[in-house]
Amino acid sequence: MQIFDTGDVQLHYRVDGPEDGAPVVFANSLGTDMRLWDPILPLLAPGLRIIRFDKRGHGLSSCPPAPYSMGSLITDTERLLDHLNVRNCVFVGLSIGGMIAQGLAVKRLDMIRALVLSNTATKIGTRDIWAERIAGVEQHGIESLADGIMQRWFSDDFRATPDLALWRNMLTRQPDAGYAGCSAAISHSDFMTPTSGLRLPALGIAGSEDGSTPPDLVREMMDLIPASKFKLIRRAGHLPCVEQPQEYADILNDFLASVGHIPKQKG
Ligand SMILES: O=C(O)CC1=CCC(=O)O1
Repeated sequence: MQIFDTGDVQLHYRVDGPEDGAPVVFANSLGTDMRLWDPILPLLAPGLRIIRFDKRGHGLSSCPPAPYSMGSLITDTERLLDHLNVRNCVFVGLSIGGMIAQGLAVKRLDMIRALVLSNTATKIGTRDIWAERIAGVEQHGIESLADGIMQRWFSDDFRATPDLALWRNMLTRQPDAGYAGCSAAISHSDFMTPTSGLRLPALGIAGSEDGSTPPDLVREMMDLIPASKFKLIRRAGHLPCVEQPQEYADILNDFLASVGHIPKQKG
């Protein structure tokens, strides 16, 4: 566990793996912290330099008052990766993390060799949806939104398991201001035009039961990037790295091999 002061916020981050390993950066979703990636990390190819962080207002990072702009979330990430001398990484972003990924790739292509855009879109939701969520969290707290969020995050089958409590607790322990702040950033973001200019290897991942960024929305975004790939994970909602970790990791390992980040997989 380490902390980096960007000048605006203190970001909690963690680096695993050898310092000279091929860098893979993970950016997680609204209402989750970096532990989102715990289920898949042991299943990834060995030797990678894995970088994770809690965006502002989440996890152990500091929590400035809401609202936040998408630009500030992108700049936070850029400063952290500059601090860690990251170049040519594969950047894996899920949901709002995927929006940060799109923005960072437009701004700093030198940092990013390839993109994985998981359960995300060029635009997520509408201004009205986000205004309602921000009002809900500001007036009644994140707990008041939690049941609806669990329905979008997870399939019916997963919601019937005891593990649901872990992820619900993760959500409800995020600061209200952090949730509202990032919701405002999403509300004002539309990456349609910048993302259509991206030219780099890219993979889209969708969950068949995703109530927030359904597969067609993810596919639509990937169609903007020539020669991109798309994978659909069945029996999973918005967080397929939690529900189907082996399949998610297999897809990532194949993609890492296809861009030369790890040796080609056998078989
Ligand atoms: O709808 C949700 O709660 C899921 C979500 C939307 C943006 C994000 O990062 O997560």
